[in-house]
Amino acid sequence: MRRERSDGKAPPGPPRLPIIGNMLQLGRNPHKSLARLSKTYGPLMSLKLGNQLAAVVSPCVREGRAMNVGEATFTTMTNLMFATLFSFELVEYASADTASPRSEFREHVNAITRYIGVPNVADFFPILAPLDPQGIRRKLTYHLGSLLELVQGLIDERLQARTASSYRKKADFLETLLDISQGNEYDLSVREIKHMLVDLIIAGSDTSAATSEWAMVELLLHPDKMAKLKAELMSVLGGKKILEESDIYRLPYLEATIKELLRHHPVAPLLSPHVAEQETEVGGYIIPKDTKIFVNFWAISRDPNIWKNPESFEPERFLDSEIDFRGQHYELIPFSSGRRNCPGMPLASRMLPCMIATMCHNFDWELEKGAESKQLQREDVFGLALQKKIPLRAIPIKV
Ligand code: HEM
Repeated sequence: MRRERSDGKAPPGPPRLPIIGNMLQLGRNPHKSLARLSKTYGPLMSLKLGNQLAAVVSPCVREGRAMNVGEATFTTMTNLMFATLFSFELVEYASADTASPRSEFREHVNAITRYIGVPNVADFFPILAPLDPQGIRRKLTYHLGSLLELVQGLIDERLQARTASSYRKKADFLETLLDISQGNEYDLSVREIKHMLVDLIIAGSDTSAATSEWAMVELLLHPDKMAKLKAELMSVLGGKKILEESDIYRLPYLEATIKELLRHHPVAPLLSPHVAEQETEVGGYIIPKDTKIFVNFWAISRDPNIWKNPESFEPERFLDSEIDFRGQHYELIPFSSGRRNCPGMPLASRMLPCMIATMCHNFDWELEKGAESKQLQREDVFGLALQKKIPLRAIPIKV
């Protein structure tokens, strides 16, 4: 399906539809940049993430109040992303009141993932596109525009700072990208950097946060599985509060729980749309050139021909199984597969165990009285990333 280029360079990945891949504008493979990010900062990030999340949970423990789990994991993940990309945390950028840039920021990210995922009639009847019948383009322009503006401001500040003779280089992603941009090796513009950073922020924060929230829902719905996980964490971590990267490989039940979460609550149920570059045949079906292709991972993950009891949450199904989520086993492709799969997978596969372990190993959890049945409902809101419809609010208790 893919043509080789005459210059001997690897061809770009399959074409991506607009907006979903701001990275498209880079015209180069984002995997390398993210792999570098992951390799350099991965171990440090796991530790930092665990400590941060514990710090967000602790005031709720002291005050005996419920915590919005999705909000807490989102804040933690976003802080970490900002620290890695820009050397500061979003909380430092925002005040604590509800009308702060922090809550606005979450609103923008949530809206973007929601509206990108909404089926757009204009995609099926292009003649309607100029009318924008559902207002999707208008809303996306506003929310995406706000994030792009925020990031442009941060880039401008850094570019200005870099001109000072006393400037000391920062050890973050933006600095690396600006170095690349101002060097001779690659052609990388500031505009491309801006889009790349916004892509990372959108794709990185909501996805892992939503999966961690679903983790707590399922574990609270299945106290026996929560108990198994806690026992495993205690036997491996003991008195150590935060999981380190090297611990992950000694926690098979945690790993199985994460695989089952990614199967049972796929963050991106239709992955992301692709386009056939040329006519091709798949499984006896002809796919005409330029066809928009959606892979229904939701259906795959619930196919009774593949999974026994697909509707039930059973991490045990992965305990003696070779199946992994890295794109080689097509029955479990939450990060997609192939050369344009999720470049954040190495990062997410470190962050998820860390967040879930921090919440389960250090705290017991109780639901707010009277709201138990609502809180644990599995209803979700359709979008690019599936969000829990009724946010989970639970009271953490120090163990
Ligand atoms: C539970 C966690 C996550 C899941 C399930 C997930 C899943 C996905 C999926 C399904 C795609 C579309 C791939 C395709 O079909 O083309 C994607 C794209 C992407 N993801 Fe993730 N992701 C997660 C976390 C992350 C994180 C933590 C980052 C960054 C730090 C990230 C960055 C990206 C980027 C930049 C793209 C677009 C790549 C491109 O345009 O080629 N993701 N992700």
